[in-house]
Amino acid sequence: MSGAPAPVKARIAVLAGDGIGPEVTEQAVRVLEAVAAARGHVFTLEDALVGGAAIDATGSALPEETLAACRRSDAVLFGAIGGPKWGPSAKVRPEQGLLALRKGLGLFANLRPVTVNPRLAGASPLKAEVIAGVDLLVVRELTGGIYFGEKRREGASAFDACTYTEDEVARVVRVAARLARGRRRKLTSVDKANVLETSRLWRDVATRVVKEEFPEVVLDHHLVDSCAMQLVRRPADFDVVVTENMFGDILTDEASVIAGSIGLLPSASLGEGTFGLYEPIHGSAPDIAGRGLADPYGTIASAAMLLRHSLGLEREAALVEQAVARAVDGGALTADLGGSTSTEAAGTAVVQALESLVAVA
Ligand SMILES: NC(=O)c1ccc[n+]([C@@H]2O[C@H](COP(=O)([O-])OP(=O)(O)OC[C@H]3O[C@@H](n4cnc5c(N)ncnc54)[C@H](O)[C@@H]3O)[C@@H](O)[C@H]2O)c1
Ligand SMILES: CC(C)[C@H](C(=O)O)[C@@H](O)C(=O)O
Ligand SMILES: [Mg+2]
Repeated sequence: MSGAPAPVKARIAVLAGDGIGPEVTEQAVRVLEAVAAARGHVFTLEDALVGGAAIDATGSALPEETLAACRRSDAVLFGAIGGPKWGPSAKVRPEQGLLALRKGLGLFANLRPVTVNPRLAGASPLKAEVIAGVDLLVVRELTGGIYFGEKRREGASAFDACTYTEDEVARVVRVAARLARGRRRKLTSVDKANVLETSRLWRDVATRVVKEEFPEVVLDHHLVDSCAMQLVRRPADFDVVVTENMFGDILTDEASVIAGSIGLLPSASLGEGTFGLYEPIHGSAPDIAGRGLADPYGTIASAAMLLRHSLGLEREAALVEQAVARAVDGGALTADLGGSTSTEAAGTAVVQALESLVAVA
């Protein structure tokens, strides 16, 4: 690999979680190990419990030891948590572990890129000409909004408060605007300002931050309901989308249909520094867990984002992304993509593609 930086030493916490989490994480770890071996980097991987697996072992969805393991690492690779064993009415739920991790580590900006590999056009129910050339990035606010407001049940009523402060909005809009500046300079802020006060604040702050600090970025505002429709009607028109926590959660599951499968989409959860948590956007997929059917590409692409954002290894990140594209082009398609390749064989296809890319570089 000519022109690569000097070998890097890094510590990575690996939180595989539940359901297909361990299956897809195992493949991403293989890819990280192949990157390290090819370039002489030293990645020290430390496994830790989270979610349902942690509840079963310790009674907590985020044991102190796990948080400590993340804090002493440069980055976290995360699989998925949750499952029917720990249902929504359980006292301690796996999802609480993930939310506490995001909040506890200050990871307020969640980057969810959506691109289309033409080889997978058939995996999307959308027309090939609608999804051609899509390259969009959703920046989801991750530590505020209705997810983290006060919650309670009172007799026959339930209550979930949604709050945002100007500072919480401004910092995530800055992340999104900075990214837009390095891309096509188009930023779409998504809210529900026709109904919600938090959205009116969101719109005011987004307008001010972009006008004062990013004059070269063109900002437009969309209401979330119409944005959900436009996203599948004309996805290629979007560049960077910034939105609040719950809207971002929902819009990105929808956007995965553009790429062809939810199994393909990666994410990076970032705070102020280079530390980050990297996970596919999907969940623990209890319907296919334990059968070697899960698509590992979203988790492997999350590992590429880890190399880029937390370790500064842009070249290696690009190689992993190319290796995933090669594996797909070579026909290593899991069931969600219309093929019959197993999770492990898909991981092997990426590792082999990576090794051949490195050999010619
Ligand atoms: N970040 C996370 O850990 C995370 C994200 C979303 C949901 N969850 C949790 O996961 C559990 C299951 O949630 P759900 O079923 O609503 O959503 P899900 O994302 O787990 O699954 C939705 C559908 O997509 C399919 N799918 C998901 N990932 C796939 C992959 N890699 N390859 C192939 N197919 C894949 C599943 O088989 C399922 O049919 C819930 O407990 C939920 O809270 C966790
Ligand atoms: C599991 C759940 C708490 C989580 C979220 O809503 O943020 C998931 O859906 C995601 O997209 O990461
Ligand atoms: Mg989600």
